[in-house]
Amino acid sequence: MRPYTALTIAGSDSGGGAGIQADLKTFEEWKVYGMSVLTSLTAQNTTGVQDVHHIPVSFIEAQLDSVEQDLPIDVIKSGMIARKEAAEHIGAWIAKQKVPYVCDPVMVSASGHPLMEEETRAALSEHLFRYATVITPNIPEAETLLDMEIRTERDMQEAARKFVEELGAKGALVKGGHLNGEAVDVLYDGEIMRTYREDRISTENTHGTGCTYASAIAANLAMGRTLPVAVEKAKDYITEAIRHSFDLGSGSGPTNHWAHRKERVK
Ligand SMILES: Nc1ncnc2c1ncn2[C@@H]1O[C@H](COP(=O)(O)OP(=O)(O)OP(=O)(O)O)[C@@H](O)[C@H]1O
Ligand SMILES: Cc1ncc(CO)c(N)n1
Repeated sequence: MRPYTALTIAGSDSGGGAGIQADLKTFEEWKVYGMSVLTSLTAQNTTGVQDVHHIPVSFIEAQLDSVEQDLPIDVIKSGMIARKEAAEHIGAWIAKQKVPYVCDPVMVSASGHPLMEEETRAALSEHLFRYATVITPNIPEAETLLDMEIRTERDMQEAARKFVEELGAKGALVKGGHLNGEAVDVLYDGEIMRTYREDRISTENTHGTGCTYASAIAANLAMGRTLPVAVEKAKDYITEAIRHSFDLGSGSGPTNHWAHRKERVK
């Protein structure tokens, strides 16, 4: 018997709350075997990003080849891809893989540090979105990518539709963590518009929510669940992870990846 597997292509967060660390912790909670290809290393903690080192494209490719040549991949998830050349090469590699792909277009850390160079924005649309089963922008990312203002749920729906109809993604989940009121996300899969709604939890500890949510969606797709069901399960998971998030560090603390477990110990 082999386990379901997931590959994350993302950056490292030395503080352990976001990036590749959040992805692998999430895969583990869903009992999906996690693999990782690193794009950038960040010197980061709960207060911010202190330094960034980008991995050369040739070494990103070497990691992709190592995984591809030896291991089965049931789903791909991508996060921080800072540079245009990296986006081009990763896109060309993903095009050859015939598995679901979750693309989280990481642009800025929760602490406000840019994690993507400006010229990479167009490369994401051109080289990655078209292969994505779903892309998962938050509201500021959706506003930047589509050059539109998003203030209401109706705006979120319009944005999700544009990602699919104009930028070629198969599905788009626009996340409403940055709006006031309830925590509402909108999913458009090219046919049906769905809304996922939870009460907002009062906490500053939301470091890594986006990475964790996208990875939980990927883990559920790896198991063969449909996109709407994968998002429903992942939304429950991220809500519990935020509800029981950790007061670690002096900035925005990390989510609790094991909060969904019955025997939860904090
Ligand atoms: N305070 C909160 N209470 C409940 N749910 C929340 C809260 N903040 C965010 N969420 C939910 O968490 C998920 C991640 O959304 P968010 O918009 O925060 O992602 P993000 O901005 O990409 O995350 P990151 O901070 O890692 O960049 C969404 O389902 C969103 O609705
Ligand atoms: C490495 C990395 N990826 C993604 C995010 C977004 O939360 C972050 N803060 N750091």
